[in-house]
Amino acid sequence: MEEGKKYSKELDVAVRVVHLCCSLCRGVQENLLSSSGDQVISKADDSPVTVADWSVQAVVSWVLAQSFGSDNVSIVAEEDVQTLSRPDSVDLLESVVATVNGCLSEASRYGLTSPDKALETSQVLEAISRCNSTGGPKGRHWVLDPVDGTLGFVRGDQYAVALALIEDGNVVVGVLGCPNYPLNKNLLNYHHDNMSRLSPRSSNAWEKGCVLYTTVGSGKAWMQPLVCGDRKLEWPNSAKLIKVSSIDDPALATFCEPVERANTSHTFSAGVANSVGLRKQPLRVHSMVKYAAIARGDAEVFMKFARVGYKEKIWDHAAGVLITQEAGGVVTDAGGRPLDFSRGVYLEGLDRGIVACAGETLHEQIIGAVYASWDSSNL
Ligand SMILES: Nc1ncnc2c1ncn2[C@@H]1O[C@H](COP(=O)(O)OS(=O)(=O)O)[C@@H](OP(=O)(O)O)[C@H]1O
Ligand SMILES: [Mg+2]
Ligand SMILES: [Mg+2]
Ligand SMILES: [Mg+2]
Repeated sequence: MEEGKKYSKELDVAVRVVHLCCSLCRGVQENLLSSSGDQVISKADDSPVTVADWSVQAVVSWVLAQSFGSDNVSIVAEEDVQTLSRPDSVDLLESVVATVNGCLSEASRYGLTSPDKALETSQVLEAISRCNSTGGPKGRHWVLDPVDGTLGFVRGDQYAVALALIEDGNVVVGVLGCPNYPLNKNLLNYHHDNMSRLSPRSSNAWEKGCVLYTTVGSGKAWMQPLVCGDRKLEWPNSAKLIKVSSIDDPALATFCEPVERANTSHTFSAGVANSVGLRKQPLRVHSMVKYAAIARGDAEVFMKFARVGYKEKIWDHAAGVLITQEAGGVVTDAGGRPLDFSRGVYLEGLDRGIVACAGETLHEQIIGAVYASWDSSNL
């Protein structure tokens, strides 16, 4: 069977549920930005989590179980129910349940089925905690980052909903929802606050949001505008092919990296950039939107070098990597080897960092520069 056809049902459901969840996130983000309440919760590692992270996880889990049967679905995802189940989290849990039910009641607009009646709290908790698979080298595992770049999300900035399917250790389907990706790529590095100063909400500058998707071996990646308001998802009619940039001259290339110093070494990346002749200011963007920028041809290089001891998780990369590769890009670790999605929750064996490029030429130069400058760095 042709690869693309092989995963057609999985892709269909994944694209629909990501659209649905992008709409959920938009609602929660608007609410978050317009209220001053303490709606951002800190996890044990001090990273933020919100009603949107848990709600998206519940919705995706519920829809996948409905579509493929709960016994057949293995999901590896970021969130668990520990915080939500605490006695002092009653209000939080209530808002998750309300958000999930509000979202699922809209499912038919996306060609999905709503539950017969609103889900009970216990069903929502069950849907979230069912996503506790640890993946591995055999069989099919869905991989979900319900909100990637939660920090960007709470800042009113870039974030992504990322869903992928791994089969026998390889990523075979990738779907990336980017609700704040601006139509005008020059606005990618504008923070929300600047954006509202820049133009009135009604102008074109505010047009934003897309869902990117692909299947392995197709050699094609697609983009759809986000469905919002009362519109219905017309799929696949409204999709456009995307392709990486053809720029291979570092002097003309743009590189992107995480916003926070805690997540990558800006200094090391700046050294690499300088030694290959990248001249432009780095584009610092939250979330897997960085992969989207490479896949859409809006930037040419993405580098991330986390601190020693940090282990990258598969849900932070799976969807973005496949979409970038099928759009014509190259993604490896800093040693030039492919990322290994077959070894559980973490990208085990990752050599130092991640390098994603629009093409081979840039990629070889970056890998060479990492090799040359690593020993003199303090990483
Ligand atoms: N210490 C450390 N080092 C490296 N990476 C880390 C670290 N801690 C967390 N994470 C993961 O980074 C994800 C967010 O990545 P971003 O590229 O969006 O970072 S940034 O906000 O732009 O700085 C973030 O994903 P989300 O939790 O989904 O937002 C984390 O999985
Ligand atoms: Mg993430
Ligand atoms: Mg996340
Ligand atoms: Mg997180």
